[in-house]
Amino acid sequence: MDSLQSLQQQLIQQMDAYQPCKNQPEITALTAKIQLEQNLLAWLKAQQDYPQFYLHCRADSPNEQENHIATIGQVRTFTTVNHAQTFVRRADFTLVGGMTFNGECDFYLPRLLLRQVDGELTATLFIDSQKDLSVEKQLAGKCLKNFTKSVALEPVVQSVQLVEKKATQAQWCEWVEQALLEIKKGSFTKVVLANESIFSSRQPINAIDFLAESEKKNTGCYHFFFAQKADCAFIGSSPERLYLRNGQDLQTEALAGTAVMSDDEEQNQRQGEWLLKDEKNEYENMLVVEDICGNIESFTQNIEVQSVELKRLRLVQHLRRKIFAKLTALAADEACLNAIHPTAAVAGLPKQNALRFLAKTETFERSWYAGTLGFMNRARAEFCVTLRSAFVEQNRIRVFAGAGIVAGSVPLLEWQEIERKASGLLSLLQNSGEHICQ
Ligand SMILES: C=C(O[C@H]1C=CC=C(C(=O)O)[C@@H]1O)C(=O)O
Ligand SMILES: [Mg+2]
Repeated sequence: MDSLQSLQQQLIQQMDAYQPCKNQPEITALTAKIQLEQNLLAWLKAQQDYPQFYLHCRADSPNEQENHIATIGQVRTFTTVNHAQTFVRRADFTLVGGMTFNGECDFYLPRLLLRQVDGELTATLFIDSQKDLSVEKQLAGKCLKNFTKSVALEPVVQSVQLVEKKATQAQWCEWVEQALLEIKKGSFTKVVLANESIFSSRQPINAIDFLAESEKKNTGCYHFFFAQKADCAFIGSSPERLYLRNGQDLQTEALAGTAVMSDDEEQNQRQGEWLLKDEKNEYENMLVVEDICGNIESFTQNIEVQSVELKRLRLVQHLRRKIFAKLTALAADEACLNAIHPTAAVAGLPKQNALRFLAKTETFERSWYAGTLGFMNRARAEFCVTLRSAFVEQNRIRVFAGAGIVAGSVPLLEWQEIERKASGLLSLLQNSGEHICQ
């Protein structure tokens, strides 16, 4: 019978039989495959090695395959996209990781990578042939120790109390007024301001259970989990694709402009129709189109911007324009990541002026919020924009949300927008209503 045990055995056999030969490639990949539908979050919950990474890619249509990856451990790390891409071109293995909002890179070749596609589970164990073989085998063996284990995912029952919002409603309104003043002066046409809200809970919150809950409720999203160590995880469920590269085919998108979604289908329809016609939201979205197209122009051909559509989520709906292009022969992920991230859906336009304004206005570090996480190999790369995200740090959770400010933005409405975006995650926890301090 196909099971995690048989997959583990296949990997152990390959590892035992492995002997480096002459002209050994720098990395050896041991791979085994079985027919098994395994929940990778439940598997990850039982693993002890770090870093841990999980990505459940967004499927846009029923004929697109659901694609989940989970990784543990680390064999090689890359702190620039250039180094990551050079490695992928040379060795053709899958790197995971991404870039923070400010562009700090953290890409790596994991020790163990699990991929679940369409009922098939593939495990790949990486051995660094340039390092001491017995040490490598020992490290690989350690990663395989809990391989057959998984821990049941449980509902998150903790209630949380608000500790602090980095901008109170009044401060937020001031930030937006300042942004509108800069827009009037011509410093930029758009800036995406954000807020960080800190909550505490009596018992530690299990970040994997929390993400599993979000995966169930916040459908139509990318779901991600990234933890360097046991007591701090970055998680989220984001509707936004940074880009997908299939060979030389590039798919990206402008996702910006927001209205309310609720349980009332008639209201959702009305909100959707309003959103499609609203000038401010249309402008907010078109500036992202302008930004992305301008940034990819020099290394792509045949840029095609699709007509506007609605991307419906559980609590909000957005305007979206998908963008397709063909990469010129040489261009790959280094060009895409550096040119596209951060888009005007999370930073602003012109980018540098907007970034300067954010650096002097926001009173918190965005870190991985509004950054990008994903994977890349020679054939394919996929990255999401890490929105609707939070750091889960035992008894503390820090949630982030932002909104695009353009001419016509109303501070209080933008406040309602960010609060609603943050509630995509927060509504999964019970709010005790207690407010510790502010
Ligand atoms: C910056 C965020 O959302 C972006 C993505 C979609 C809609 C947006 C908006 O309408 O403002 C934002 O540009 C966030 O969720 O933190
Ligand atoms: Mg908006």
